[in-house]
Amino acid sequence: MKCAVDIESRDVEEMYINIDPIQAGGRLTAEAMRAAIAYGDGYSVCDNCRNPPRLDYIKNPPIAQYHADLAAWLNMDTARVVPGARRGFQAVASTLVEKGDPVILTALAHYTEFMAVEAAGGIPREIPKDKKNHITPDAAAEKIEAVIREFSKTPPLLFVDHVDYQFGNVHDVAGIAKVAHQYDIPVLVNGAYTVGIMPVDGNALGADFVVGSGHKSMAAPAPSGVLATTNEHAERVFRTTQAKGDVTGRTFGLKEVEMMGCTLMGVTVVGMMASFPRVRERVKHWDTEVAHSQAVVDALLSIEGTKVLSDYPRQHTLTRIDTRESFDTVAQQHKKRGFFLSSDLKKRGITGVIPGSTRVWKFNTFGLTEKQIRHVGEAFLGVARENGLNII
Ligand SMILES: Cc1ncc(COP(=O)(O)O)c(C=O)c1O
Repeated sequence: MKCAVDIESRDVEEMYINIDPIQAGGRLTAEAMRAAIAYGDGYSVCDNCRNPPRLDYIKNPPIAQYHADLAAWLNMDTARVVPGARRGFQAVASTLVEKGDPVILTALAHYTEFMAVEAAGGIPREIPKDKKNHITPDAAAEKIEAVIREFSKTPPLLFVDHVDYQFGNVHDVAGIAKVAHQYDIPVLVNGAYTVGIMPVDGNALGADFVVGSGHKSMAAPAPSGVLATTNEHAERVFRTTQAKGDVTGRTFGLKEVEMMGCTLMGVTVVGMMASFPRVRERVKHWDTEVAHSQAVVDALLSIEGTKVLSDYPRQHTLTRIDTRESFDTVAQQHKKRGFFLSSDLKKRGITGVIPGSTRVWKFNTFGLTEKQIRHVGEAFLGVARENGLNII
């Protein structure tokens, strides 16, 4: 039975401290684990789907309330759960972008934003990053002007990542949104690395749309996410179907076109919901998370030759590090080559560093306890010492 799922081998959570850059905020809570078992059947949340027959109206389990809570929590007017942040991008782009329209995103945009633009027939144009790997309001203004000159029309949408996936830097979204709004360009804030791990106030950011990822940052099963918007845009993006069968005359009531009628069912939506109380609580402790991140970065920086490529001091738990002049010098001589680092870390109970990477790589300390943070810092130092690197 080649395709049997070996549950025992999925031991990452039990056995190791996981510092994988993309998994940290998505790890399930015990509540989500239990909910996933109870609601494993695909249509399990649909038992009480009555009138109107749509996911976001279901009262038991309290999916309707969850939608209202999500919108309030993000300080937006309305929200829908979606199958991943990318499907949120897609719903917005498919609504606002016409074929041939330029769409602004950034040099640090995630590839899924490009996919959403392309699917809608738009033409992506990137705001460049500055020397410090930031997207600035000035650069946004320059790019908007250039794009208007190039296309003789105003872009219908601008994407900006609240925190980017490459450096884990926090960008001046409010400043960028202010510029975009001067040109009447709606702004979609990609909160894949913020919604669910740090406080996000969509209104204060000037967001027209806030998109989050359940499996990346809301302790939820994949694929899940959230799309929140304002009253100004909700009617368009969450428009209901006008479709009619020409033979049968059937119509489809209140089903929302961009949501394909209904979005998350079963495990994904109840998993998100089950984790929500903890997620709502944990974002209040963001300062501690940042301090933890800083402690590990400082431990790494005390290994001679190591550089941090992300903002320093750290403002986020995702960090890009350059160890070409430290761990990689070991790798050149080591019999395991670049695999020595992940292998030595694993012996110390740490997983998530991509096997083979000793040059430029990323890690994420989100969700670790004080004790685990100390252990991770000491483990890096221990590996360095054992392999003859200097501690400064
Ligand atoms: C910055 C960023 N945006 C968007 C996405 C897409 O999120 P999702 O997998 O929820 O569609 C990811 C993750 O893959 C990401 O890192």
